[in-house]
Amino acid sequence: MVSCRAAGRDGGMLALTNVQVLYDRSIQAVRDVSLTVPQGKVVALLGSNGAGKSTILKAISGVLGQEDGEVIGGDIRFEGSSLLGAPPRAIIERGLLQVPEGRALFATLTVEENLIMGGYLRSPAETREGLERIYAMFPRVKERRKQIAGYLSGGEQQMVAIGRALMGRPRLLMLDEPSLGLAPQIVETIFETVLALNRDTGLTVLLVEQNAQVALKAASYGYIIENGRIVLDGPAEKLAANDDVQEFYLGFAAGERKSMRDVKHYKRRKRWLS
Ligand SMILES: Nc1ncnc2c1ncn2[C@@H]1O[C@H](COP(=O)(O)OP(=O)(O)OP(=O)(O)O)[C@@H](O)[C@H]1O
Repeated sequence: MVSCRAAGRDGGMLALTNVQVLYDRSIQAVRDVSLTVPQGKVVALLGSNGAGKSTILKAISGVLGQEDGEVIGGDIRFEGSSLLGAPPRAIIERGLLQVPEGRALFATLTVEENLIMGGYLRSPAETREGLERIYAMFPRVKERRKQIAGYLSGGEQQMVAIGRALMGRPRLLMLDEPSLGLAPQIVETIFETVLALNRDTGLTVLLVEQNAQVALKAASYGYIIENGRIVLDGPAEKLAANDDVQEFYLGFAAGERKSMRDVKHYKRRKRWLS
């Protein structure tokens, strides 16, 4: 049975409990979000445009202040201690790294310079070892290493953005819509690499996606967010088999795409009327 669950009960490497976020002291983007990312797992956070996914990642990374946003309720704990109030650098040092939506590469720097920026907290020897690791993982990035990042294709830029985060040796990697605007084959390559890392090194992943199809294949557990609230969560295969998820996130049914909330109201209305 797929259900909404108060997260954090089983600890988890990362645990959000009843998190609320406000922008500009007036816009409530996240209303009440609890979720858990257990160590060594891939967890998906799914939702449509404006649901609050990126805001949650920014809250975890401690960068909301740059956009006049703040966590006004709840807690975000990594390995048992709160991240609230910690500066972004301290959060990176603890091993939480984010690949932002849109990749955010330094467009005028070369691919290799971008990667080196990701290892800025590392020693020169670690940086050299990191570059070799990333090049082995993404041979295409190696081929392009001397090119200006801004001229790469979207897929290559996504690989560089992931590589740059990996240079920081994350223990938990947060990916914000890695499939956005990319051809299915490139998406597959990127997801295969991330899953291989998870399998081979135990890297924990929080994957934010609109593309439920690929995300639910990659993740072991998923959460669906709408209007700043988790409306459904469960094991990925159960979510993928759920009628409402199939209808509204996997596009298996005809008709106008509404929201999970509409589905529930519609079903309730049907029950009342029957
Ligand atoms: N810097 C900001 N200032 C004010 N409101 C914001 C800001 N960033 C996001 N919002 C609002 O917060 C809500 C959640 O936005 P968020 O970017 O977290 O959604 P999302 O699920 O990541 O969407 P998308 O998939 O389109 O990136 C939206 O209503 C958005 O307009």
